[in-house]
Amino acid sequence: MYKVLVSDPISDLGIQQLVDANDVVVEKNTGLSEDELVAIIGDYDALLVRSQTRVTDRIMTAGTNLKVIGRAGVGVDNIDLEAATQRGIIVINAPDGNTITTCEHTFAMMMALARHIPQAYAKTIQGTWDRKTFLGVELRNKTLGVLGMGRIGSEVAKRAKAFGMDILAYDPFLTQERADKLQVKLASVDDIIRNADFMTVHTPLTPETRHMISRAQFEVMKKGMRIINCARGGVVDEMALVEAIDEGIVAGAAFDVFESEPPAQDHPFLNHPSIIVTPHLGASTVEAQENVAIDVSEQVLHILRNEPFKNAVNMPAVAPTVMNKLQPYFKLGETLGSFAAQITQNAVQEIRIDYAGDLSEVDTSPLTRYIVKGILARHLGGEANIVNSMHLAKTRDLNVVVSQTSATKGFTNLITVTLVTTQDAEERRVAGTLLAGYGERIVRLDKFPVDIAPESHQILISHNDKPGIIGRVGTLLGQNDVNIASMQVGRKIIGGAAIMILTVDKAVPKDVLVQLTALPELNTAVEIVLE
Ligand SMILES: NC(=O)c1ccc[n+]([C@@H]2O[C@H](COP(=O)([O-])OP(=O)(O)OC[C@H]3O[C@@H](n4cnc5c(N)ncnc54)[C@H](O)[C@@H]3O)[C@@H](O)[C@H]2O)c1
Ligand SMILES: O=C(O)CC[C@@H](O)C(=O)O
Repeated sequence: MYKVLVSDPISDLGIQQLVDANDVVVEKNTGLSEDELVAIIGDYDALLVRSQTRVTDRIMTAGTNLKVIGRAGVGVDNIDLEAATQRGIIVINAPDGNTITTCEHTFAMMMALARHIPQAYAKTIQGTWDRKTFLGVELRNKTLGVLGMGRIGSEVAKRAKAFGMDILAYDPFLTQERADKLQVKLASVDDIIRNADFMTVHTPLTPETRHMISRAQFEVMKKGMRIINCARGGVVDEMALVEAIDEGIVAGAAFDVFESEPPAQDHPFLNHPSIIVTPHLGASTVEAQENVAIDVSEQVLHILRNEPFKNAVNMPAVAPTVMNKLQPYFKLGETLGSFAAQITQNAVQEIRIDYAGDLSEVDTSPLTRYIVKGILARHLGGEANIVNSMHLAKTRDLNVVVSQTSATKGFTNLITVTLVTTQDAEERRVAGTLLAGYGERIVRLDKFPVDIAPESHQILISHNDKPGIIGRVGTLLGQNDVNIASMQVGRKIIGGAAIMILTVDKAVPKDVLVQLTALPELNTAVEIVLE
């Protein structure tokens, strides 16, 4: 039974599929402190959060069974991604489910700002009928600057067109072609600051976006600009904004997010006559909360059940079509990595992976993770997984060199894994393919062509190609009650170096390997265990 902890308020309807799953137990326990979470997290396989729970390194260290952290929303700034990656914990989010809701909140804020709605409401309900103070402005014919043209920024731009606004847009990934399609003008941050009447930010908070609108930008800003932030607190420098409003540079601001949430009681935004605020409500609609919870629950189930999943934040994104193509190779990749590592006795300094044939046409990086995991698992065991394998390789100064070639080398697809060791740059090589109708096959071991169906227990023997050796090996294994299921021999020249691969029915005792190595004309005998 997998145990899932829901530590923030998440839509009941959204997590229903987890609750209904017969291999999952869901427990809700919200509002816990870090210490309280540390005390209980060891029992759980998955943690589901919104933005309140701060998932720290300490919590993950205590979460010894934790396989996945699901964020019901977009921003993962409340999760220590580095720590999760190091520990091999997959972090997933729900990037699409709250886009429209947050875009609509941005418009609610923009219009409330243009027409002073919160301030007018507050006065009206106090009994003051004030029709002079709250003179607003139209959106029509105004210029809207959009910083960040991802999912939400693009939807905001589309709707702004309907209000008759001109749009200046900046995003490091915004191409002229896409700008034309969205009918926005490609602009720089500086263009936006100098020319926009309204400016809305839709970027994540990164070292680059932190305070991207600050004192220097306010100094050259178009007078009377109105600023909206429904993205992340800190993209606009809060203190510099208050100064710019008080100096008459900025006409007003509408903020859903704060540099520190909730803001302190004496935060200058609160009760400022030209600033309206909401308590991080951008994603808070029934629809969005259901959407994000459904999305994240679905992926958590896939991860717990070891099925293909999407929306991992600490792994590269891969298109579903590519993933479908690669998926049949994952087991083979891990097997090749594991096989190569087990036949390599010296320390490895470089991993070379060559994808040939069909596999040269796709982004094979997810498959590389499986191969590297297979290699590292020999020494790191369960610590290595597909989330942290590349990271672990890097921290161990292991160079991973990947190449792709369309040349088929006699197979429709071929994966060759070469381990280069620190001992005179010795190379050990294993190649495998997925044969239609036959499944995974190892087709090359070092310089020898072979045809092996990978099994749980195998013995790789290197010997001199001399008469009688096969018989001696068979007799010795028989005397030690090790049954041979199949055998393959390979050699390049008669009487030269040769290999023998035996598939056996059970684990081979160490002393039997020692006895094998002592046989005349036999050089090495290594057991290979595959999962
Ligand atoms: N208020 C809320 O409740 C709420 C709800 C949903 C999302 N969000 C936040 O809104 C933001 C946008 O969400 P999204 O789903 O559109 O994300 P997204 O990833 O689709 O878009 C973010 C865009 O910002 C761009 N960007 C990055 N650095 C930039 C820079 N220096 N200048 C300009 N653009 C830059 C990226 O290229 C990307 O296109 C995120 O911070 C997210 O966490 C807030
Ligand atoms: O969970 C929330 O309500 C906030 C969501 C929002 O900030 C996000 O990044 O998705």
